[in-house]
Amino acid sequence: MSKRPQNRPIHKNSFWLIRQLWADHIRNYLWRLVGAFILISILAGVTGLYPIVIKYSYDLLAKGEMSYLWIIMLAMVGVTALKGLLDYLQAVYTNRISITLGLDMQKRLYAHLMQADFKRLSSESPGNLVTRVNGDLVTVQGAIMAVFTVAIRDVLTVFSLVVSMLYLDWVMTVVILLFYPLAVFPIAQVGRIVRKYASHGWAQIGNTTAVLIEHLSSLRLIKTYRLEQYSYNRVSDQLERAVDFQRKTVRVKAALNPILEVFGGLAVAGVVGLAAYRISQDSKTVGDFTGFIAALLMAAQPIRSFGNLNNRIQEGLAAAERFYQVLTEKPTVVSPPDAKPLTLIGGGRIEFENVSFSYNNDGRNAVRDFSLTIEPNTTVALVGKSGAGKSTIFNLVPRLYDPQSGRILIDGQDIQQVTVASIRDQMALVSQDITLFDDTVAANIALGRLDATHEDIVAAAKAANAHDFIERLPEGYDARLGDRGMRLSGGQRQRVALARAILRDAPILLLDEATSALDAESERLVQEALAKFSESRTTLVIAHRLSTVKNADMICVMEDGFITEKGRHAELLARDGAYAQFCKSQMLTPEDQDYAKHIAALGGKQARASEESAA
Ligand SMILES: Nc1ncnc2c1ncn2[C@@H]1O[C@H](COP(=O)(O)OP(=O)(O)OP(=O)(O)O)[C@@H](O)[C@H]1O
Repeated sequence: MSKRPQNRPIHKNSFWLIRQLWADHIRNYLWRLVGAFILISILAGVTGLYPIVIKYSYDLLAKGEMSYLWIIMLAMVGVTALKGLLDYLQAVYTNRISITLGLDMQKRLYAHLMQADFKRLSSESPGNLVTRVNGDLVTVQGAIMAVFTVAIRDVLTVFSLVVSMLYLDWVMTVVILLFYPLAVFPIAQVGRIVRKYASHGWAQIGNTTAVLIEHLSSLRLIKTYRLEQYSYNRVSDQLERAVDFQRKTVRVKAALNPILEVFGGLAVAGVVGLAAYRISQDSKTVGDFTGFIAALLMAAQPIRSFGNLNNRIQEGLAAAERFYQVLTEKPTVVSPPDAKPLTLIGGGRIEFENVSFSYNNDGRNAVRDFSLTIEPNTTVALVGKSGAGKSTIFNLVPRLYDPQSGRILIDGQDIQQVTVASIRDQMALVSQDITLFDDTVAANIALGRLDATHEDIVAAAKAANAHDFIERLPEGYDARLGDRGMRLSGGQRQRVALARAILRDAPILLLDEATSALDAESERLVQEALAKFSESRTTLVIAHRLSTVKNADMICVMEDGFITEKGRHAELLARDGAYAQFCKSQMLTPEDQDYAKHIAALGGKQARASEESAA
């Protein structure tokens, strides 16, 4: 029995997310962070010196002591140059930390996705997954960077400026400090709204990416069916929806700056009034006032970005929540603890024992009470109408899914009791929808066995009748295949896929025959290579060709997830049941159609006689 999925979406609070990010990722950079902190502290300290230098310059100038002018000018240049250098160093250093940290998170997420259940992965579109790995994590990285540059640098800068202000005029400083915290309320409110929109926004960007990938990889259909306008409408609709969230976020975010600006204006106006009074009382100099105003103006920018920091953090937290949603999902198709690897003691006998499986666990079984034994080194052909459950059987053997009831055994070992890797190592799959990567021919074949030598690859290509056409490609085995193997013909793609399976040299072959007919020569080459290859293997084939079923050791007719008939071709034809019907209606390649007509003309009994005499 398969375990129930334990994947529930998480909605974690900010504290949980920050603590988790710290423990999982940020802490690994502790010493580098300390280095960044030291740099930033020096920078903030130097910034705080600036208003003091201004104060003394004004005081000296007010007293008319021009002989010190050059010292003042030198001090100014010195402070700004030092500030510039420190600014540069901390920017490079902190960016490096946040970029590397973002990279760690991207790798971790991708590695986790690679271990996730096939069911989980296929439940989300590739576009959404791309957004999770690329978009979300770039936002988290941006938020972490903002924490460095704003939360740490700007807070320290404001702190150091406040110290200067206290030195220059502590009364005015206290007034300002009492007034400014009022700005926290709009900041917090805006932050909450931004987080909500950011979370919806990222989900929508995922959908947009999904639609873009879908349409841009279907250009052949779009062009030939002249679906350009349809495609444009679908894509622009998705883009509009994504932008809608951006618009809402921008509207809320934009309100913050004017609010903070007004607070700043009120502060400066208050300071000017108070300073005028205190200068008139002779308790403060013009230098104090000028230095104070300079400090206040210098603090305005960091304080403003401090307000926006909350928005950046909320966006980052929304993305971090999506990150941890994936990371907290546990795969259910796993090797049990202490599982041993599968040992092929019997040559690869596959047994299905009363297997039932439903994709959505909703009682609608794609496979029902399915029992079948495939003897080692024999070929069993699965036939049946579309939706009968043939591909589902293929999904169950390598444990892409686990059945809800029943067992599958290989050489007497329950596949749920041995390691998942050892089951998959014993299998090669040739599916109808051939997967080729935009890499060289050799690299695509080598996916069958990653440590294969060039000689192994060539031998596999020869066995798949692919060597000759590969040699004729301009760069031979080093020729790149283009996106999804676009540079090859259908028959060539099939032979490259077959070479990959041959290279794997696994004792069990799962073969989903192509339904589309190839040209006669390609068909012959593929069939010939397959026949040779499957001779000494346990082969389960979803058959679409009469030649395949005729040569199979057993044919298994499926309907609605059940086996309705089992036997050899001649036997089943003679029975004149579901299989005979199927042969009449379903064998659709030109060769097969003739044969089907022949069968129809003969009728079941005559067919049996003819088959028996042929046998
Ligand atoms: N990923 C899935 N999620 C939900 N239901 C599915 C999924 N894949 C297949 N099904 C359903 O399971 C049933 C069996 O499908 P399956 O793909 O095994 O049929 P098949 O015999 O291989 O058909 P075909 O010859 O058309 O490929 C069908 O009713 C199908 O709708």
